[in-house]
Amino acid sequence: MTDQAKTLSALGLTAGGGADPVITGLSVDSRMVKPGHLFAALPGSQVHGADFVGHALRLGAAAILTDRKGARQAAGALAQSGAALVVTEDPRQALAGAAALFFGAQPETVVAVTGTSGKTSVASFTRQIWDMLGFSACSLGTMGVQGAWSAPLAHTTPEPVTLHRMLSEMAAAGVSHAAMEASSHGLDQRRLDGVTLKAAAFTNFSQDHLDYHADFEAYFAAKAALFERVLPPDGVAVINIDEARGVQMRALAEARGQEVLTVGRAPGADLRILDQRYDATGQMLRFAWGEAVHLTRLDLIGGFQAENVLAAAGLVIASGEPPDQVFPLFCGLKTVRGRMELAATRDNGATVFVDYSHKPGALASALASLRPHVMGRIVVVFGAGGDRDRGKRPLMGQAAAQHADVVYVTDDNPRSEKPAMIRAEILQGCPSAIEVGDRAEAILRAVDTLSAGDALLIAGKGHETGQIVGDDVFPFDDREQASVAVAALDGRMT
Ligand SMILES: CC(=O)N[C@H]1[C@@H](OP(=O)(O)OP(=O)(O)OC[C@H]2O[C@@H](n3ccc(=O)[nH]c3=O)[C@H](O)[C@@H]2O)O[C@H](CO)[C@@H](O)[C@@H]1O[C@H](C)C(=O)N[C@@H](C)C(=O)N[C@H](CCC(=O)O)C(=O)O
Repeated sequence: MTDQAKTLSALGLTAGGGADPVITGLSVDSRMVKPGHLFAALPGSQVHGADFVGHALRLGAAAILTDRKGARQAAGALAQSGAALVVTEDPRQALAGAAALFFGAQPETVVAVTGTSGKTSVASFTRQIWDMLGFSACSLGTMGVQGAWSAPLAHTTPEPVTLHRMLSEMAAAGVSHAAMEASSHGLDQRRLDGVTLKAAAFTNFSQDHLDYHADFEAYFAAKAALFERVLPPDGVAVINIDEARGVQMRALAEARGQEVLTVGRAPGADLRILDQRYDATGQMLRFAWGEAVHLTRLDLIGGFQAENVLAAAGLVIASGEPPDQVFPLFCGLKTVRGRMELAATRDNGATVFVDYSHKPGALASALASLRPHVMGRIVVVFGAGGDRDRGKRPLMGQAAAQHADVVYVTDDNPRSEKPAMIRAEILQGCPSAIEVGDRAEAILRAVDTLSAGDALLIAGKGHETGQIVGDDVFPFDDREQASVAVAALDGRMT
């Protein structure tokens, strides 16, 4: 038996016929199965994992976990095998529980955040505050695992086997605190069901992912599962109550018996935004905690970031930290890499930001969020990827024309398409834009136009560091290009 090997029953699973083999690992993909593994044959969107039971058995699977349909489908393959068969109504939930027991450890404090937008920022701010308080902390989500322990992630919310392996490795490395993004896909597929949460946050709710969820209600129900199913009744729910959906979520949390900490602009919120004053690189935030009023600096662009900061503070307070130690740390918070990130400042004070927005709505809101920070003009440089959704190109053009004062259309990962064709499609939405194919030159020219009080947004790549042309990936970092352009134009040494 390896260190981690456990019997099937120790994983909370009961096989037909009383079989109780030793399990040496867990797999949701037959191609990853090793001798002694439990293979979870899950119903998928394309196929049923039961189609691959024969494959898993040939690779040495000791047990199969599936639903009734899967068991019927795999009956032939299973007949001669001698492998244990666990049949359950919800194999995804059983897998989540088994993964938690198999890996057996997680950081002492784990919190999660859901909502249509803001998850990445809230998880990052929560991790940063813990970090400043001296804890060994991580965040998990779209940006991978970051902090005291790091690793790339293929999914925002990893499937349970990967998730619990990582949580146990973090715990072994001394990580005491972790903040996770809970995607609606992850919640719907019960990827988080085995995690013990101390607190969970809800940011906001708008239309998204209707390609996956049947309708708006199903999408909301997936998010609500964080409070209705994953967070235990003794956990703390941190809820932004500015929208009706937040009020609805608060009622669900209260019905579950959870303590609720509310945030937002709404009167009565426990952590309440009173006032924001914007400047070129951030904002002054006045907020109330009960009767006490606090004033703090945030080096963050966008009014919505104050909501994210308060949600993160709510999670940290819910994890047991004194509010008066948490609030003074707000001024040290940094934006997520490549999200409205200040990349350079010209000698005349004009600012250059880099943002990951690469869809019409995201580009529009990035530009709109910048507006209150800018006394002068907003200049934008952006493009659209090749071999991807063509319909968005003119819409991105329209968003830029509507929200920026000067628009440069350039290349952004043209892949196998002719870059000039992509630019032409974008230009349909912003006919008076300036077209400069070479992205570095577009950035240089845009930086050159900046006067005092202006701001430039370079949109599309964010934290990414490559330009994909054909099958080649050329190194390209918008942040670096911004610094180089500013240094060259202002005569600074690089
Ligand atoms: C739409 C979706 O969420 N799909 C997830 C689902 O896969 P599926 O239902 O499509 O799988 P399938 O292809 O029908 O196959 C069924 C089963 O057979 C297995 N299989 C398949 C082939 C094989 O040779 N052997 C084998 O065992 C598969 O591993 C799977 O378990 O179950 C799989 C195993 O749990 C997940 O890996 C997979 O995530 C896919 C890869 C995915 O891309 N998901 C995205 C949409 C996602 O989860 N995104 C959210 C973020 C969303 C956001 O906020 O933007 C995320 O948390 O990352």
